[in-house]
Amino acid sequence: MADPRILSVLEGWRPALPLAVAYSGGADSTALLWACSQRFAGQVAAFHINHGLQAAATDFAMHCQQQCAAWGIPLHIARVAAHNAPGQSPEDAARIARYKALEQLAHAANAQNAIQTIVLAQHADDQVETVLLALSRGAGVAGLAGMRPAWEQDGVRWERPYLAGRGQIGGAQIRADLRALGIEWVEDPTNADLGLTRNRIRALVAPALAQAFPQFASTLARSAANAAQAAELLDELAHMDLQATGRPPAIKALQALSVARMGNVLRYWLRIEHCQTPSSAQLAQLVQQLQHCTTRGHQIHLKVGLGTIQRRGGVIDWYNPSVLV
Ligand SMILES: Nc1ncnc2c1ncn2[C@@H]1O[C@H](COP(=O)(O)OP(=O)(O)OP(=O)(O)O)[C@@H](O)[C@H]1O
Repeated sequence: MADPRILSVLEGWRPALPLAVAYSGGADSTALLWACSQRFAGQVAAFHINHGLQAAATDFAMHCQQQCAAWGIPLHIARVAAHNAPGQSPEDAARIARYKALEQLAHAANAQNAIQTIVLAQHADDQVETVLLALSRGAGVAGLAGMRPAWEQDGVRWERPYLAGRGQIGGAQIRADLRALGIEWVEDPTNADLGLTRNRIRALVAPALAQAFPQFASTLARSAANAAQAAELLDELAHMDLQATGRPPAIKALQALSVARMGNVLRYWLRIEHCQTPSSAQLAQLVQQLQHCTTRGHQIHLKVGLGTIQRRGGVIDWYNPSVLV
């Protein structure tokens, strides 16, 4: 019998081993865990994060324990308590906490068996949802680039082998393969909540687009790849401009830039130095204030991201008032 698609789509993928699959117990990561254990027997672990957010969280963890025991795959579980900051959604807070916890599990596991790669199970449908979600929020090119198929951070390599590149696989195919193989998974009850924008995109928007434009998933993936290249160029330009403005940026050097370049370098500086994402309105206001800052007495004091930007002599700086003593 031919290999199921959840396995054959990984043909030609050569991750650094051993690897750990970020395993929620849902259909996608169940498929990926099974496929990895088939391809890289004895070199695969599973990492599960218990968010404790919903009553079902303990059932998810127990299901993961039973499945991994049945497959003979070592499982590492971490608990996180994610609290969303003002202006941040609980889902975003949970995702950030999850990635941090996965990274910590990899570092902890490294002491014993040197996990080289963490793999995540997002696939072509998730990429479509991510790009549509970005559009619905008025994102710039960085958001429209969608999810990266691979990256490296703090000594850990991350990969999403089910994302387009080696071929497409989506949620329906994954579930069909699992059913055919008799493999069980847990359905996340929050996926049915149409109060969440991502779920409305999955249930209402993506099916309508697929009906009207049968090729839209692959053309949208192409647009995302184009946006990713454009975003890379903008970062390269911002990197050069930041060298000219200095850190924190000098007001005179910022004023020498065009409006678009000033916005670009400010957004980059806030992201890489302070992990902040300003809203479009905040950024527009900051650029405007900087353009009008021509006298010594001109004050700048603006809320940006989770903190404040203030003028200090010839430069502007960002700080978070809640962590000042
Ligand atoms: N609690 C968790 N523990 C470990 N990994 C997780 C957890 N939740 C999600 N992940 C990983 O992050 C990926 C993206 O999460 P998301 O919640 O967007 O996916 P999903 O579509 O619900 O996937 P799945 O069907 O595997 O749960 C998952 O495919 C999985 O690899």
